[in-house]
Amino acid sequence: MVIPSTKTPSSPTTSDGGQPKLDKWGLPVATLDDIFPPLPPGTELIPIDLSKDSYSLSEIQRCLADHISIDLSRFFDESANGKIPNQDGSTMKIRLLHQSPPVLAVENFLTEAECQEIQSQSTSTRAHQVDSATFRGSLSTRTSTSWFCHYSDVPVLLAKAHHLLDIPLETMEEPQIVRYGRGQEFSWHYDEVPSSQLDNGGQRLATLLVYLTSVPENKGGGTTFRDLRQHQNNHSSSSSTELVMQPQQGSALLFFPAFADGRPDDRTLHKSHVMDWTDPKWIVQMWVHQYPYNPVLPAGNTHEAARPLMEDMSRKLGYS
Ligand SMILES: O=C(O)CCC(=O)C(=O)O
Ligand SMILES: [Fe+2]
Repeated sequence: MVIPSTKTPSSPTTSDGGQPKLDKWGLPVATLDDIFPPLPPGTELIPIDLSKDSYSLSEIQRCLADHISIDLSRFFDESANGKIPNQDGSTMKIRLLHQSPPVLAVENFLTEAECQEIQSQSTSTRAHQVDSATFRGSLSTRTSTSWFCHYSDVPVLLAKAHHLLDIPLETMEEPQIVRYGRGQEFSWHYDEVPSSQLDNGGQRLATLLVYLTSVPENKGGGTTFRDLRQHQNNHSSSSSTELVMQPQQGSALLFFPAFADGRPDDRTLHKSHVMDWTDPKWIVQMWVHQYPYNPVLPAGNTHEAARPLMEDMSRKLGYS
């Protein structure tokens, strides 16, 4: 499959084909289409098949082939249900949200107690708070608050990420907790690392985002993919909209900002919708890199300090 990169500079025009807007020096102002160009015609985009109730594990596994080589059957049965129950008796379930590029949801990835425990790390003096950080600060707007955590403070996240993805601890980026209050958002962006920063761990291959709280439908806060579609079947008609994952406490969203060889996959342009709800949206995120990654924040954060805690947690959860 050939997915051409779409990031070729173009001359700024309005998306409706009208005259470009000019800045105070009379120069054209870049538009969203210039910064995040539309995908070239013919780009492969395969939504899920509405006529199917669910996808089997083998089918899900096939969709992942260009991105990550994992054997999901270690811990999931052919119906994509987790083989090992969570501590509260619930079981994980993998649901395919989009075939190509693959986007997956894992229901019951964390229990309510695990979500609360991770969220509480934001109040720890060990976490490093950053307001509105983004790799592409000038292009995207982020109005949330993030906390970079010591790996050793979130062993359950590490154990479960390892359980699901079977990736080395060293390739995991610092776990980041994010809080969005009412009116806050993270506008369109790619999760890929800019080429100037690839010397630390190479490209980000996978985004694992776990919702620590729920946000009701139609109250914003959903993670939305510009170019991916989801279909709705109402009684007589069917329609399609942008693919949105509405935050559901304990559910994980898994997608792939780059192919296994490190080439960015521009089809995964996404955003966090503006929040229109009184209770904040909380998530925890972790990115998987191509190569071992050296943590930057908080000072003194190491994978090694977390390894025995992750292994203990894996035993406690019945994974090893
Ligand atoms: O909060 C979300 O739903 C998305 C967050 C995100 O895309 C990011 O932090 O890179
Ligand atoms: Fe993102």
